[in-house]
Amino acid sequence: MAENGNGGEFSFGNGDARNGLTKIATNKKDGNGAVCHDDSATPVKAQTIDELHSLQKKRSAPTTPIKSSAAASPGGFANAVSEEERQKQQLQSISASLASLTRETGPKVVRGDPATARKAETPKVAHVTHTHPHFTPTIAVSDSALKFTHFLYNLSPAELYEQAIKDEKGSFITSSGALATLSGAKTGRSPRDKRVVKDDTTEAELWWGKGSPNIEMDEHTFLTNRERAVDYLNSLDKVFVNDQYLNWDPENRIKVRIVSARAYHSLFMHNMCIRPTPEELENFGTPDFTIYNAGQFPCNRYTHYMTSSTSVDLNLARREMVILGTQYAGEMKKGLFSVMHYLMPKRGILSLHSGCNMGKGGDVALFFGLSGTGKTTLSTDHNRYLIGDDEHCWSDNGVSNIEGGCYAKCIDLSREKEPDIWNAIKFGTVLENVVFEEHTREVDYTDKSVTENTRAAYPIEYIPNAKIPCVGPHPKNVILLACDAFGVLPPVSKLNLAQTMYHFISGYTALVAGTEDGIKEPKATFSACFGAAFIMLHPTKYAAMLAEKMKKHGATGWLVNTGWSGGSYGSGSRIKLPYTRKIIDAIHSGSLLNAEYKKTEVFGLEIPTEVEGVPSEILDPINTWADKKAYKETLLKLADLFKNNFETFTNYKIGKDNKLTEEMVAAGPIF
Ligand SMILES: Nc1ncnc2c1ncn2[C@@H]1O[C@H](COP(=O)(O)OP(=O)(O)O)[C@@H](O)[C@H]1O
Ligand SMILES: C=C(OP(=O)(O)O)C(=O)O
Ligand SMILES: [Ca+2]
Ligand SMILES: [Mn+2]
Repeated sequence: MAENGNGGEFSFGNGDARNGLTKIATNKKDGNGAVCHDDSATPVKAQTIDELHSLQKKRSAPTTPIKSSAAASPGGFANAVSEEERQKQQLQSISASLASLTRETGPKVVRGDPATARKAETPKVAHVTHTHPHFTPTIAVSDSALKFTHFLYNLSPAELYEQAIKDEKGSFITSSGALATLSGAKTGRSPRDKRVVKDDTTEAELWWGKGSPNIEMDEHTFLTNRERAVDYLNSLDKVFVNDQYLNWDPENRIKVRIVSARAYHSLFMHNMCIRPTPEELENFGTPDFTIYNAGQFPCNRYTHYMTSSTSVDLNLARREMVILGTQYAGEMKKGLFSVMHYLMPKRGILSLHSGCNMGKGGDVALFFGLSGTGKTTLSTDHNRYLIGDDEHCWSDNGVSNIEGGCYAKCIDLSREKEPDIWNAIKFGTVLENVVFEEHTREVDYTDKSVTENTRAAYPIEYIPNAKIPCVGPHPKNVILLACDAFGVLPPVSKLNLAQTMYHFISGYTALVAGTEDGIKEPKATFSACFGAAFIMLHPTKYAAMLAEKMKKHGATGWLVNTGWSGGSYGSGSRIKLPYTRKIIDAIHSGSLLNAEYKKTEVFGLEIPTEVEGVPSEILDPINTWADKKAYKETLLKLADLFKNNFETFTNYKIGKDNKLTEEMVAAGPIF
């Protein structure tokens, strides 16, 4: 024990402090300047603590000048409205979103946080009465009509952090400044719980039946779930409302509103959708599409069509989506993606489940692939401009990102291999379901305790070479990514158009654990258009559009295996990311287009004999397998899976005649 000469006790150095505090010398106001300099500031102009606090926050002025009358504006803004009128319209719009369809009156909606509402002020209240043709309200008054629901409108990331940390268990700030959150019991999407309203229009237009992601529900059941979600949201003290955009193509921009119960969901969508400027927000008006996210609340299993307590319901006629019983935030972004897969093809625009980037010379590449195949990882490339990581449109003007952010898998994330994603995990980023050290809040990206499907959602501008606005010219390369757990597909093959279509419609991968509920091990999957969970029309509709666009703009198709080499999952190992990056580099540079090729057995794929920076022996998978017989058997097994899967598509014709269909069937494995 250290001795300090005072019997082991601590003291203030001189004895007289033992019985009291040391004296602090204050300078007398009327003194003769005993201090050498004066660093005192003028005292705060506040009489009370509340006044002091009110000094801390300033309100920024409206970004566009308020025009009280059309005459007052020399520019002739005939429909300019006053700030007060705008606020009123906005309140009414949100009130209409939250109104019950059955009761004559719903709760009063009020802007702002109930916890900080100034009591003296009478809140501006909107109280919408709503009557729906299907229902005649029997009770005119209900307790819910007497209640206030506060809404927090397009809060900033800082405000959302505070809300999450205050109210949502499992919200923490990590050492790099990200907001760590928990998505609850569900840590992946629930495709079996997705329902789409079947009415006369959608019955005729959408893809139904075997292989389709669209499981039907009727309008009445949708309204039952909608009412359940709205009632739940209105039962809360406060809800979050986000008004944002989808699609960077200004001609095809969609206005979306997301009503949710959690700050986590609001921040996620803030990051993932396109963020309006303050000016755009002031003139937002009525949304084109609304999501009601009541994910903490289950659906009622006595409701028709419900097979679990989770339900994700899409009603295209009402332009609404309802989420019950899952808090996985990915449902919202992918739900809106489904909507785009319906709306865009109607306008002759192809919606794509792909990443997209552009070289310094303007060459654009698309990266198709199912979850976990590398769209986000490979489109985020330090040498190229990032247009987007997951959802795009290809129109006559070129490509555009649908989203305003990226959603990266973080399992085993490393600073060395993926520096841009690593650095994007900072203040503002939502980190889902990761594990961190209790004291330092240092994230352990290898930890799968909560789930394999750990995720980071960040605004696209967090990637240093993001291309803003996120649009580009027509693609030059179309890269199909497959994570082949069987380890028999070559690391890279050049495809002709028929092969590109064959593999696009097949949409093969080994689904990597976790993103879809209930999958724990990689397993071979076929998902049409590399995203069957999100398409709304028959796969051949999208395939025909892709073929037409690729032909017209002279794009080359490639199949890249980002999965196993040297054996199947369990005995081989995943192709090293640096090798895949070298292969992608050679595609971008054009050097692979002119390489020497040979054709593989069974799948008939053209494979290069050399790629710069990649050991040549791995380019033909047979070389990497010690057991050649096992290789051949596995190859035939996979070919058989492809063949069985494709049978349902052989009867559909692509485009005007049967030519491409015939070529396409012939482009599959032959054995
Ligand atoms: N050879 C490889 N190519 C691409 N990704 C790889 C490779 N090897 C490992 N990975 C990992 O696989 C995951 C791919 O996920 P991600 O890019 O988010 O897929 P997607 O965006 O298609 O869902 C990342 O965690 C990445 O680090
Ligand atoms: C968010 C998802 O997309 P991805 O894994 O393709 O990034 C998902 O499929 O749930
Ligand atoms: Ca995806
Ligand atoms: Mn992704």
